[in-house]
Amino acid sequence: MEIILPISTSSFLEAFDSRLTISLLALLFTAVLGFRRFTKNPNNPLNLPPPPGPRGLPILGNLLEIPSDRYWLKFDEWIQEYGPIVSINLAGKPVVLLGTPKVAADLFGISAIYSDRPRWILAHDILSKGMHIGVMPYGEKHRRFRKATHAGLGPKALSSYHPIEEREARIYLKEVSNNPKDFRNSVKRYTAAVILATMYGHTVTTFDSDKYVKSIFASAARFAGSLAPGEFLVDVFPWLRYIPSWVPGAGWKKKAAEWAEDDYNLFTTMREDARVNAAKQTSFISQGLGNAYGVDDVELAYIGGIITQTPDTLMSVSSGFMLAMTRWPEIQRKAQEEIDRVVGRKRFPVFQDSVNLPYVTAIVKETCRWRPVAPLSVPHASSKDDVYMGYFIPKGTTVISSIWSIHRDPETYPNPDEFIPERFLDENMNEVNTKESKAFGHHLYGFGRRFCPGATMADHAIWVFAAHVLWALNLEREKDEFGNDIIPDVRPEMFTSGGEASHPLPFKCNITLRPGVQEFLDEIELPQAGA
Ligand code: HEM
Repeated sequence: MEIILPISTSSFLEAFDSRLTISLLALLFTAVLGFRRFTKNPNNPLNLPPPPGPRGLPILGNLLEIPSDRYWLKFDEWIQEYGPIVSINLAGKPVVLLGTPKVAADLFGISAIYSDRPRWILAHDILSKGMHIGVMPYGEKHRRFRKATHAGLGPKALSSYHPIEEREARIYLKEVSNNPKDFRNSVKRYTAAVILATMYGHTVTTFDSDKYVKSIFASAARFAGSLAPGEFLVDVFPWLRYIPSWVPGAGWKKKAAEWAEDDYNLFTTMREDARVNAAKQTSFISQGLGNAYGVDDVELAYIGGIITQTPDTLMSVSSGFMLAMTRWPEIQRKAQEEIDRVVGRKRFPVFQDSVNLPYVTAIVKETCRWRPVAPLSVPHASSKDDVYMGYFIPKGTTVISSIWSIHRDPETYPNPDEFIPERFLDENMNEVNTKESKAFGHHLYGFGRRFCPGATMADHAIWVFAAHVLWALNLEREKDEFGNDIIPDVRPEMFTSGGEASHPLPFKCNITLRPGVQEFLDEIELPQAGA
């Protein structure tokens, strides 16, 4: 699913400037109430302190200290300064940051207290008509939606998706060999094609010509944007939703209604396509029609539609992998040697090879850890007052697992800026995982009862992509005018920040085919429109 960005200070302030004085009063009111929740709470008779954190201003709290770009880096600074659990105050909203695998697993993994979500009026109530599983409150409806989602993501379903992932990875190779400079759009096509084929039985043509690909990326971007409360004041002052759209400043209502309608039309049209496609290829959605998963057909359309918002995250991990392989050619060579030894040069790799390719698997894990595409995951919210490590955390607190910091915890992941697949392997090439992350080895897919239900599918799709790239392509650095390698810049600043999943900014990469690959690609037919 899309990655949630909790605040955007600059846009918050721009929007704020343009509003009426009443906004200021409401902010003051919210701030006072919110702050009281942290300090004077009758359920906190011992007057336990909140977790430590930066002091902030009287009303705005720490809001102005948060940069509009890559604010996970600021959160990380606070975690380094105050410890693994930090509290901040965003204009009266209590927010807790979790900075190590242990505290995140302790809070999110054990009880259900932290399984709720903050209230997103625009994203939840308006845009997705209360049917976005990723932002809905924890409760009966969420459980029903989650059960339905799992129906399409169990082991049997996942193994039926492997041939689709393999087919699409080979189409990616063919596309890239025809047009290496456009490798980024080809990665997008790969991820969208996997999701649309498995979820709807829809075969994607090209990135530019397919009838759905651009729409699903656009829908995902709109949804992610709607989650930044600074963009839409209604999430700060819920009563604004009752202001008629003709009132100056309430134009967002019309826009939001149009977006909601566009999503409804897109999701129901794709669902109907799945019904038709089922004659040739059954899919997760076609099998769930008629209440087969315990959700009605409109709910099913939303479950499918929300899953189609995930190619952005898959694309981001896959692009990060391409960047890392270009930056560290010696790691690329080592993985190619493993693949050539195990798979050979007479066939493409398949997912079943993964058990015999531990180094490739370790590269996928390290890609997810090194530059997490969801640096702040998706915020959780507490549904009860709680005490942890002697700190009081009131009900309704937004709790953010700072994956950026968690993936840099020096005890678990030493030298975090280095790309070291070996950290997930012992000397016999057996997998080494951490107590908290189990088989994944990292925390990109979240924690506890809101853990990403698509994690294994995503992991397999990325693995298949990586194995095909390593088997078929050489990713080389471009040369400067003097013939020297241009070493890709991989600092955190070279990754996007904003509503979308964080991925590398455009980088130079010279893609060539490895020996003997062309004849395999000659056999592959690119899908045609209407196929
Ligand atoms: C690299 C790809 C992906 C990443 C990085 C990712 C990451 C995440 C994260 C961080 C969460 C929130 C976890 C939490 O709150 O603790 C989440 C939730 C979710 N993800 Fe993914 N995801 C990916 C792919 C997928 C795929 C392929 C699917 C479906 C096939 C999927 C379906 C969902 C759903 C339905 C939720 C909402 C769960 C809930 O709130 O109960 N995701 N994902």
